[in-house]
Amino acid sequence: MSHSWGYGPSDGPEKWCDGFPVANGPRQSPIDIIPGQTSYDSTLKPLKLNYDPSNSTDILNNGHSFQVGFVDDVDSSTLTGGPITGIYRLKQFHFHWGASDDRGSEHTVNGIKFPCELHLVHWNTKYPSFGEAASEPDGLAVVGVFLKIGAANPRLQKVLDALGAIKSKGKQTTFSNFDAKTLLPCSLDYWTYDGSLTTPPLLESVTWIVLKEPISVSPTQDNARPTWFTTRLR
Ligand SMILES: NS(=O)(=O)NCC1=CS(=O)(=O)c2ccccc21
Ligand SMILES: [Zn+2]
Repeated sequence: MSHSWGYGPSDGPEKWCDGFPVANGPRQSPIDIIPGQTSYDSTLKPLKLNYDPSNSTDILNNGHSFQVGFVDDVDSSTLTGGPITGIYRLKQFHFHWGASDDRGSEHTVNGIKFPCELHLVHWNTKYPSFGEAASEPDGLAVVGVFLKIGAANPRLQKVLDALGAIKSKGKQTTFSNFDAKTLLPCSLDYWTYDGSLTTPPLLESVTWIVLKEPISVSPTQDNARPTWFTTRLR
């Protein structure tokens, strides 16, 4: 039986445990990152993100957000280094937007919400597929990037310009030759912890890698966020 979920009073995060008991598990995401309580781990390596722009395929309205998909049958768009071992392949990226620019991000820093958070989802190639990796404790690695209100972001604009073609759930359109690296900040310094998907099925299979430096989105661009997808009411 498929459990519908959303962000409203009857199907929102407080209700997800009804259909997804793992919501009460030991490594649920998102969390509040308190930099003063983090510890430096000298054994951690720098992040290596090597993305091939020709791997981007489409942009899809999945009903809860929109996601840009990538070819993931070869090791051409990968995440290595950082807290992970082995090679993880980029599967998709998506955003979490709020109903206003004072909220929207999943993770918070010292209790502060950002207007938006980008997630780049990668899966561990020690497993045969994304689907199988998603249920393994070391199966996924998601790079989180905060968006803060500031200068207009022309690289982000390329994504926003595509949203007009996918206004209803299930709609998708071609989105080729997009370089996901252009959405990353200058610094790849990060916080990392073992957590879960932040949306159902809330699988506890994610190594979270949250970048410390946000990227910018202008007020106009933030207001261009699509009202058609479920927005965080938090
Ligand atoms: N915000 S999040 O990245 O932790 N969860 C969204 C998500 C990323 S995904 O493609 O792994 C996936 C598969 C099935 C259900 C949700 C998801
Ligand atoms: Zn996400």
